[in-house]
Amino acid sequence: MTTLIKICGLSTPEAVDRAADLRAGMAGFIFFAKSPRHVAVETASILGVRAQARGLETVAVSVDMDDAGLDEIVSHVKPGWLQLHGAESPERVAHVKARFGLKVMKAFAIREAADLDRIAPYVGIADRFLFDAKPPKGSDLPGGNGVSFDWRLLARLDAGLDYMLSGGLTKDNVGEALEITRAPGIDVSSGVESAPGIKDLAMMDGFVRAVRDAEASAKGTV
Ligand SMILES: O=C(O)c1ccccc1N[C@@H]1O[C@H](COP(=O)(O)O)[C@@H](O)[C@H]1O
Repeated sequence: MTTLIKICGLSTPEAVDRAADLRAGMAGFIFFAKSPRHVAVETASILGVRAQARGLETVAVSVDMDDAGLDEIVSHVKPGWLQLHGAESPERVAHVKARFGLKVMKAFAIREAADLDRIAPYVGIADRFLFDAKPPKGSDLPGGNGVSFDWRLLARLDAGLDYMLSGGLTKDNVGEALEITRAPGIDVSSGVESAPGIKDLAMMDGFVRAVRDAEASAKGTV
């Protein structure tokens, strides 16, 4: 099976084009003012059209945003997905889905097994889950911190759960992450950056190659 790859925090046409050339699958745009990856809706709307024209699904990432903020993003950017990366309740996720008619990916911060217990009320509401590490102490960012969690914790997930693995993935560890989790999707941001918020095209190449190599080796074709 081909692993879905989301490259998140895109902010330039060059990075969008490279994600499309690499057939990543998903392009993520960050709407969180404190992030070095934050993009204005005007920029994201141009990049979003470009990404969709090249066959990428687009994801708007927000954190505990109200309806007015989401309205602005959805009307300008017209994303395929909304990624809710804050403490949104199941009721809030259901409301967002109904109001905007878009697919919703709900992010959860994982450090220990009990953190996975929190997903149960969202099953059947969120279209997809995203598992990220808890932010380190003192970080202003709920995601994009380049830190990983213990991937073995995901062994207790129900088979068939639609999710993406994220947090501190790089070309050097994504093969092991896939070997342990068999995650259907992989999400990367800081692991393909030369500096916070600056995507590096060669690092994007290396990351996608590492994912495809891991798939081939799981199939026994290398
Ligand atoms: O990347 C950010 O700045 C960000 C800000 C606010 C919410 C989510 C954010 N990023 C998400 O974090 C992971 C990627 O993390 P990493 O850098 O690869 O460790 C991904 O889900 C992004 O959507």
